[in-house]
Amino acid sequence: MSGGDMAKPLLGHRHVESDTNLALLPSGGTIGILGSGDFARCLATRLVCSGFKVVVGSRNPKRNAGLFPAAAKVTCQAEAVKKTDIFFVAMFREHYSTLCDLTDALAGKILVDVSNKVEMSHQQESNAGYLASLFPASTVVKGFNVISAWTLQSGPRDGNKQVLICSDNQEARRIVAELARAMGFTPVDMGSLSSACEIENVPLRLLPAWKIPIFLALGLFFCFYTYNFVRQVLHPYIREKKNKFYKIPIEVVNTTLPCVAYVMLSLVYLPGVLAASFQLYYGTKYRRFPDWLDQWLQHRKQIGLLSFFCAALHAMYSLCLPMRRSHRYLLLNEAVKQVQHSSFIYVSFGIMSLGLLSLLAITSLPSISNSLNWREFSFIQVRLAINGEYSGLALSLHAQTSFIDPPQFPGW
Ligand SMILES: NC(=O)C1=CN([C@@H]2O[C@H](COP(=O)(O)OP(=O)(O)OC[C@H]3O[C@@H](n4cnc5c(N)ncnc54)[C@H](OP(=O)(O)O)[C@@H]3O)[C@@H](O)[C@H]2O)C=CC1
Ligand SMILES: [Cu+2]
Repeated sequence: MSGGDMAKPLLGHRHVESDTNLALLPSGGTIGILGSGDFARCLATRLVCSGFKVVVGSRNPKRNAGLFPAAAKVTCQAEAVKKTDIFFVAMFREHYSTLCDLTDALAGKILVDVSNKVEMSHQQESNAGYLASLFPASTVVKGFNVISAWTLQSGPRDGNKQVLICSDNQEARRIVAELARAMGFTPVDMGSLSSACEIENVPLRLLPAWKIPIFLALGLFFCFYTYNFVRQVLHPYIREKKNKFYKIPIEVVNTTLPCVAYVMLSLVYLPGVLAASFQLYYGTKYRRFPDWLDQWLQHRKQIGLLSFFCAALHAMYSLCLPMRRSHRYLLLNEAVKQVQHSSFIYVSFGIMSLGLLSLLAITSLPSISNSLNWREFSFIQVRLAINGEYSGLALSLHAQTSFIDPPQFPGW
C-alpha cells in the first residue's frame, strides 16, 4: 500500500455509497453551516470529503473564504440560508440571538445544534432548547457536540465514534443520523429534544473513561502485591524464621509496580490484535465489534497511560532505594557477565521476533492484500503492535538484568 493510501481518511471510499445518502436528504446533498470558526471549518472539510456540497454562512465571507476547502461555498448568512434546508449552527449559544433576522428564512428547515456548555448543569435550559425557542418554526436537532473539531477533520480512525442525536421530530432525527453515518460516525438515537441537556453534559463529565482502567490497575496491584508479599516476606518468615518485614513498604511495592505496568501494557495491545482478527474473520470492517471488545478498545489510551505511570513510579522507587554504591558497582560488573551468558535474552528475543513475524505474516496473506477494507485497520494494529514489541523488549531486558539476586554477592 502506498503512503498516499494511508493518508486518506479511512472512510474516503464512501464517496460512492454516499450517493444513496444524498438522495435521502431534502436538500439534494447540500449542507449549510452557520459560522466560520474551528468547528465549522473542520465540519466543512469532513462533509466535502464525504461527498456533500457545502455552503457556509458567515458574517464576513470575504475574510473567511480562504479558510475553507475550495469546494465549499462561503457566502453571507442571508444568502446561505436560501441555499439548503439543513444547517449546522456552529456558533456559541450567546450568539444565537444574532440570527433572529433570519427567522423567516429558516422556517421549516432543520437546525443542528452542535454547541457545548461551559459548565455542567441540570436545571438550566439546554442550548438546543434555547435555539428551538428562538426559532419555533424550525426543527432543532441536537448532535455532534461530543465530536471534537480535530476528530471531524482527521476522520474517526480508531474504534467507534458515536454521535448522540436527539430531536422532537423523528424525520429530522433520521436525516441527521443518516448524515452522521455518511460522515463515518455511528449515530445513537437519544429520543426527544429533552435529552439535549444530558447530551450537552457528556463532554463535561470528568474522566469518564478512567474508572475501569483505574479499578483494573488497583486490582492488578492488589493481586501482585499479595503474591510478592507471600514470596518475599511471608515465605522466608515461615520457612526460615527470617524477618524481612522491612521490605513491605518499599521493596514489595517496587517489585509489584513493574508487574502491573507489564500486564497493563499487554492489555493495551491485545485488543487491537483481537479486533484485527475479528475483522479478518468476518472479512469486513463495517461490522460492530462485540461490546466487550468495543469497550476495551476505547480504554486503551487510559490503560497505556496508567501502565506508563506505574513504570515511571517504579523507576523513581528504584532510584530512591538506598544504594550502596561500591557494591552496586560490583553487582553491575557481575550482572553484565551474567547477562552475556544468559540464554534468557536470546529466548525472549526469539519469542518476540516470532510474534512479530506471525503478525506480519497474518497481515500479508494474499486474500488480505486484495481487500482494502480491513487491511488499513490491520496495518494500524500492526504498527501499534510493533511499538508494543519494542516497549516489551525494553521491559524484559530490564527485568532480566534485575532478576540477578543481590544476596549472592558477599557483603550485599
Ligand atoms: N471546537 C470544537 O472542537 C468544538 C466546538 N463545538 C461547538 O461549536 C460551536 C462553535 O465552536 P468553534 O468553532 O470552536 O468556535 P469559534 O469561536 O471558532 O467560532 C464561532 C463562530 O461563530 C460565528 N459567529 C456568528 N455570530 C457571531 C457573533 N455575534 N460573535 C462571534 N461569533 C459569531 C463566527 O463566524 P463568522 O464570523 O463567520 O460569522 C465564529 O467563527 C460552539 O458552540 C462549540 O461549543 C462543539 C464540539 C467541539
Ligand atoms: Cu525494574
